[in-house]
Amino acid sequence: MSDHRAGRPHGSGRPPRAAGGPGYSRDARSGRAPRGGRPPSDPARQAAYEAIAAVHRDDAYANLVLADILRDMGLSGRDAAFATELTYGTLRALGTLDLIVGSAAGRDVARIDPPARDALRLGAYQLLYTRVPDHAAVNQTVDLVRSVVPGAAGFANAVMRTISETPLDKWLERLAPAYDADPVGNLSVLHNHPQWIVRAFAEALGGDLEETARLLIEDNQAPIVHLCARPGRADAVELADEVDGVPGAFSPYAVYLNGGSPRELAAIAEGRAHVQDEGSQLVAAALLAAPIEGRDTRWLDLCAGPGGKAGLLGSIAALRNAEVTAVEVQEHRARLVEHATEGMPVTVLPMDGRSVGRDPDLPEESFDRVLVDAPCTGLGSLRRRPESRWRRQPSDLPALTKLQRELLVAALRAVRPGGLVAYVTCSPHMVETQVTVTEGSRRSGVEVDFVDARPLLPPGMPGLGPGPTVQLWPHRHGTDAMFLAMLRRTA
Ligand SMILES: C[S@@+](CC[C@H](N)C(=O)[O-])C[C@H]1O[C@@H](n2cnc3c(N)ncnc32)[C@H](O)[C@@H]1O
Repeated sequence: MSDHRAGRPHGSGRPPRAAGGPGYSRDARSGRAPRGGRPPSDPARQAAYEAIAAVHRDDAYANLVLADILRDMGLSGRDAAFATELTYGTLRALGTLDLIVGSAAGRDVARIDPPARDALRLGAYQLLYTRVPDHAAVNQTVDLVRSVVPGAAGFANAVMRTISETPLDKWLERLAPAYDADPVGNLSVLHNHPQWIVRAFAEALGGDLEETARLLIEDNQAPIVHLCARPGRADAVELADEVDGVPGAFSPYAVYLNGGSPRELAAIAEGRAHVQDEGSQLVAAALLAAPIEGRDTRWLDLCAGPGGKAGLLGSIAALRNAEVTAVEVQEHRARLVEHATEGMPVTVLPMDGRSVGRDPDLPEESFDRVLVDAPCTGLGSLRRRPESRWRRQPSDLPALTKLQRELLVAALRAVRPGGLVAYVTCSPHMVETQVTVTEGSRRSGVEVDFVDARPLLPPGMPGLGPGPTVQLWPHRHGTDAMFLAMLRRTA
């Protein structure tokens, strides 16, 4: 079974299936059959409830746990789509839903029994953010609560009825601080992002709160799936025809899918393409677009798992007679890189990227181009991970930025004089981007120059800012918020 839990590589963490019964015959808290007599809500809602409960109870990743639940319950088509919308929508809107549920319950949500709390969040989402009729949202939620916390059915009924008496805009008016008095607090409630993230985005956008609001709105949309047509194996225009998609706006390798599951595509099964955000394609290709003097055959990907960028670098390496060394510290992710780069001139090293100079496979001053796609908060890809905005905390930053600096220092040691390092994050947080690059290069003791990254992206790309670094944005470019700094080692 696949791994659903954040930071825990093995085991699903979900309660075991009750023998012989359908998916909704379980108690979501204990794994036992429901204590109430009536069958709980319909399968799509039950699947959504179980996914939401697993995310909060077990630190599960919503996309992984939901896929397993849908498969276990045999849900597909409209039921699966509804369950997905309910799960992702509820998890995304969690902070605002909690304010509303708490207000309607007359107590902080922290004081509501967790299974009932998750059911009420799901119910409130249906009432306020979907076209589900009120009576259906109320009845189904009460049934669901009765099945997991039988004594709380009356309470759930009262809370749901109170929520249903007021439309969303009035709830927001009542609960959000006034924009003039507290713009960050207001945007946080209106657009379902924690305040510290709103603040970080606003800072990266130069304090422009109107643009920040546009970003927050975009972050709440489900992103379309992007494919990367692997150079030498596929052509983006032909691939777009084949999969009934559209060639990307910027990356020469990108294809936008019009829906459907990428897993079923022959191009993916045959290794001609992989799923990859267009922004990720652009920053990886930028590393290879920068001119370099002398040898240009030894490339290093220092943080390679699960292998999206290594797959693109490896395809281009095959065309340019270069070789890629791909480093990944987590064994199971290193195996994913091996799979993603099959048949390419890529050597995967399951080791710590900070061992440059201490391991014979990673000698100093030996690579021509180095990519550091650093582990980060992932604040630039919140569209894809609905739960992550509420799970991430500012206290995650110190450990991550320390690791980012150390990996950047390792990259600067690994690159030869005249060679290039691309420092990349899928976060626009200034502490992970500008501060890490400035501090990391200063502490490395290696002499470097910033290379203007803007000309390394396709001509005509709008909104790239004043340089030399580049910050991509969902609301400007339709990509994840990828950051790119290009550094050339001078001595
Ligand atoms: C942002 S992800 C890289 C994504 C990847 N480049 C891609 O395009 O698929 C960062 C990766 O760095 C790995 N990592 C974390 N610490 C590391 C270290 N000290 N050395 C090497 N890899 C590390 C993480 O396990 C994670 O797989």
